[in-house]
Amino acid sequence: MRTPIIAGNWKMFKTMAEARAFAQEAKAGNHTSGVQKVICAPFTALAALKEELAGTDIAIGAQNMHFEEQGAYTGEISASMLKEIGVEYVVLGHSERRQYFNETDETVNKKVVAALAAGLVPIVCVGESLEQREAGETADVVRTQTEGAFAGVNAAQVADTVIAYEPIWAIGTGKSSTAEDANETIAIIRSVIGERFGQATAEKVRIQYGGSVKPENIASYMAQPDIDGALVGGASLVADSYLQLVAGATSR
Ligand SMILES: O=C(CO)COP(=O)(O)O
Repeated sequence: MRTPIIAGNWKMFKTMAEARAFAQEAKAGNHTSGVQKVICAPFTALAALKEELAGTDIAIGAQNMHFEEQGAYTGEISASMLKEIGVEYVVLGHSERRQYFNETDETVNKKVVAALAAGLVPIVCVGESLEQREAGETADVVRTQTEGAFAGVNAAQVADTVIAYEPIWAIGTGKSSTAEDANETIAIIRSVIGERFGQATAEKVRIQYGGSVKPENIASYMAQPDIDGALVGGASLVADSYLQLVAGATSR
C-alpha cells in the first residue's frame, strides 16, 4: 500500500513573509494523517518555511537544483545547500523548466542522480504536450522521459522516488485530464518502471497526477488505482485549499 503524497508546487510565488503566513495557517489547520505533505517553495522562502513548519509533518521541497556539488555555476543551487536548510524533496524536470530553461532528459537524469546521492527525494515530472497527445505520442513521450530520468539509477533508489505525470496542456489551464485518462498514462509509466527496475519497484514508486488539481476534483483522481497523489500549482497557494487537497487524498 503506497502512502498518498500531496505536494504543492508554488512556482515563482510567495515572498518569505507570505510563506510564513501560509505556514502559520497550514499548521493551525493541519489535522489529516496518513498523507505525506510537501510544499515546494522558491529557494528564497525555504529557510523561513522550514522554521515555521518545524515540529509538523509538512516537509519542504525545492523546485530545481544543479547537478554539480559546487563550482563556478553562477546563479545555481546545489543539493547540499538544500539539505542544509532541511529540504527533503526536489521537483526535477518540470515542464516549465524543460520549456523555458533548456532542461533535457539528460540534465534531469544528472540531477536525479545528484539528488539521490545527497539524500533528497526527487519528484520527477513527465508529461506530453497537446500536439504530442493529439499525435498519439503520449505513451512514447512518457516512456522516453521516464527511462531518461532514471538512467543508471538502481531499483532501490527508484522505488523511493516520486514521479509526477503532468500533461502540459492541463497545467494552469483549468483543463484537467479526466481521472481515467490520467490513470491510464500513469499505469504506462508504472509499467515502464516495472520493465526496467522490476515489479517490486513499480509497486512501490509513487506516481502523482498534476494539472489543474483542485479540492473539488482531488477525490476523483485518488479513486484511481495507480494515482498516488497530486502535484498541485495554483490550488496549493492558499493554506485552506492545500489542506482540503490533503484531506481529499485520504479517500484512497
Ligand atoms: O504544474 C503544476 C504543478 O507542478 C500544475 O499546476 P496547476 O495545478 O496550477 O495546474
